Amino acid sequence: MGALDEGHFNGSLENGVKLESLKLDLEHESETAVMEDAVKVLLQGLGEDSNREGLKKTPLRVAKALREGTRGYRQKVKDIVQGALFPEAGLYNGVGHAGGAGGLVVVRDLDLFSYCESCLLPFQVKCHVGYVPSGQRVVGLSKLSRVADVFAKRLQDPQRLANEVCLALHNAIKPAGVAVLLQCWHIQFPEVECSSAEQSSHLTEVDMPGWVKISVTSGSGVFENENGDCWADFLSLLKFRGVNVENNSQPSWCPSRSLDVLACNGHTSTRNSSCRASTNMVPTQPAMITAVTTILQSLGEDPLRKELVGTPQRFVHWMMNFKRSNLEMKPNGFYSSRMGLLKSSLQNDNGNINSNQDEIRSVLNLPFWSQCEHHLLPFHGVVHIGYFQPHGADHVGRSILQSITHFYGCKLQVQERLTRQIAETVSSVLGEDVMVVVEANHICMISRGIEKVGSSTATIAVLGRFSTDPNAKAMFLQTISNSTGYGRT
Ligand SMILES: Nc1nc2c(ncn2[C@@H]2O[C@H](COP(=O)(O)OP(=O)(O)OP(=O)(O)O)[C@@H](O)[C@H]2O)c(=O)[nH]1
Ligand SMILES: [Zn+2]
Repeated sequence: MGALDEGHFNGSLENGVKLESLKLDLEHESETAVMEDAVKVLLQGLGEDSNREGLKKTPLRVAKALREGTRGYRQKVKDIVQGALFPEAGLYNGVGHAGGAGGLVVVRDLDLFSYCESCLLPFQVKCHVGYVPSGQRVVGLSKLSRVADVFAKRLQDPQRLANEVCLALHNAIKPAGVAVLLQCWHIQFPEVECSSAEQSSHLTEVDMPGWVKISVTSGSGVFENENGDCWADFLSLLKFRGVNVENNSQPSWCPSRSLDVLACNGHTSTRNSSCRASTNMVPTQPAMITAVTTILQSLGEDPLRKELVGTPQRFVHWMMNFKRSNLEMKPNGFYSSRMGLLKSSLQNDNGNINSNQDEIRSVLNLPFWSQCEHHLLPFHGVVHIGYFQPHGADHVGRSILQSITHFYGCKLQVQERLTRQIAETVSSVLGEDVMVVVEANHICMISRGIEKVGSSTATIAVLGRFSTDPNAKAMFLQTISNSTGYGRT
């Protein structure tokens, strides 16, 4: 935490504004400035120019996003719950879970986002909270979510998050018991084998990072015994709304932790990462690691806390996936020689690329991950590529188009630029008639800011005949909706 000098004040200004809040603002500003400098070091480590358009405000945005994402350290549960405990007569005959209290209350499907303490990436949480009122009073329903958010907005591990929410609610409401079930989704690391935790890949491609999903639970009072009938009631009220209640918690769920094992064994990652120039663990930059350590301190955390000791290395490891590189530098396992393959596969017998009998080809659902340059937060989704295939020529290999997609995904990006770059590169070898559609979820729009869980963004780039022939464009868009099942006419 940035320290203020001795001169900070306890008095009050003539206009009654407590200087205390001035002190906090000054502290906030100094912490933000320190984090901004640290982010600049990270950008330089990626070979980026932090003064270029698009990155100029990134250090400040990232600092604000991290402070916002860990606001829970600065919030108090009692401020949230006090004043929201309402008297409510329980069951008249004094029977039921807690003798005379009301029955079980469950609030389901609370969408939260937390920061993984092992790798500093946001992870998604569906939180379900139950409690049995006692003492003839109930708590305001929204407070269950607000209290859960206090602990989510910290650097967390799912099991500790569940335990802290459960304990905080128990202490604040003093019910007969509290039950918490969290379903958590963590971004998979490109070069990590699928961990034993349940894989729920939101993407179709096997060799692309999906999501690691785990479920954890915590119970207090009448919910302490997870075989008891109170817990059974809680799970029933979740199951009949389709909540998957199996508990598959893992001792270390963060995929980046398996990289520690790989690094310790000194061998390369078992998965040829498509987002990395080589399959070796990219040597992490000491200055970048120090910068992340500084960020942890500015957030009020202790980098020496055992769960955080490897976090700076893991975060830098993730960031190195998005190191600046050019196509000619043979990065990301993509070799320009493959471009030659692409060209030859398209030549028909008289050697030209386009002839008027050609037909529209679609390569759909190429998964990608990228990093928004405005917030240094991931965005991910799928790319659809349409092109005109000369009559009699071979199909273009999906893997080549996947390599191009990976290459441009593994950059600090905005989605419009990603779409254009893929279109331009593909058209440079497939001929100018190319159309690209990118569909993506932006973590910066679901985990912070507008916090719109479920929102997604689609962008289109059309070149050549796709821009002049509306039928060609419509045909390609129809193949996408046929493949997704939506918009079937
Ligand atoms: N066009 C475009 N915008 C993006 C992309 N990724 C993030 N953004 C936007 O970048 C903008 C940055 O706006 P700023 O106002 O500078 O930053 P901010 O205050 O963090 O913005 P909010 O996310 O609205 O809180 C936001 O509107 C983001 O949604 C992208 O791929 N394309
Ligand atoms: Zn993690």
